[in-house]
Amino acid sequence: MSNSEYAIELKDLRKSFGRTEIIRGANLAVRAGERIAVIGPNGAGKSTLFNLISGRLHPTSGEVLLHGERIDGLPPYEINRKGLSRSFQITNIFPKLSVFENLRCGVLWSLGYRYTFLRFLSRLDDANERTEVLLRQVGLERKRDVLAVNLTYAEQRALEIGVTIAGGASVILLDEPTAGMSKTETTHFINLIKEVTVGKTLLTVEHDMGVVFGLADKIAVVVYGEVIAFDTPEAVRANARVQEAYLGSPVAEAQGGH
Ligand SMILES: Nc1ncnc2c1ncn2[C@@H]1O[C@H](COP(=O)(O)OP(=O)(O)OP(=O)(O)O)[C@@H](O)[C@H]1O
Repeated sequence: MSNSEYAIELKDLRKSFGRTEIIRGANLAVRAGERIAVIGPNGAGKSTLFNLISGRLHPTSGEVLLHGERIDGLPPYEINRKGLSRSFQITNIFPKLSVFENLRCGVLWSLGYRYTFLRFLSRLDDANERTEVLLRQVGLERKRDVLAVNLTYAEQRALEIGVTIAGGASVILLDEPTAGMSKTETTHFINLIKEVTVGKTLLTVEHDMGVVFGLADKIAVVVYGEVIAFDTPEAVRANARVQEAYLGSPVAEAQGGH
């Protein structure tokens, strides 16, 4: 890892599908430890940006840097090993494994690549301890031996966050972490995310403005494949370009609210 002050940097990032340019020169510099929400109208390119950062897609041109090191062009598992973890929603949970086993898999995956097999074996106790800590962090101690498939939706999302942070990544990407949750569950979940990402860099794609303003230190507004604003929630609300892009939309409505 370099000593760059930025956890994530996007430099003139571009991505075309066929002849259509979807990401059109996106620039962003996220400092280590910041919590960022990426917002923007439907089809603006938010998911594509996340796919470019996590290695699922490779850019047509431009650069993605993780702690100052270029990662564009690398496959997702290598980017993961360099300390960036992305939630893939329910799909990264094994339904027929218990909560404890799911979390332990996440922990073992990170140990597996850092240690030789013999050292790995000697680390199994560490893995169990780390898994116990994770169980408490995501509030699932009482569900420890329940199969993931039998959890409630909100509990599955909590487990998903646990698996995402299990490897100790310093940069966490979450795609609409509270989608489908009730208001009470959402409030609880925002607090959970805040707690488990203390000291980490967090990027979320989010549509729910309550979540955005509850969670983010800064907001990146993506419109038409570009980051048109990147600032504190207050400054973004007051930004004329953002208001124009969002006229009559949740950002405008959220001005009086959250
Ligand atoms: N693999 C692909 N091939 C072709 N077009 C794609 C592909 N992935 C995304 N697109 C197009 O890129 C544009 C941006 O999509 P993207 O999913 O990144 O937007 P978004 O901001 O995440 O939207 P939403 O808020 O609706 O999820 C859309 O027009 C979409 O149809």
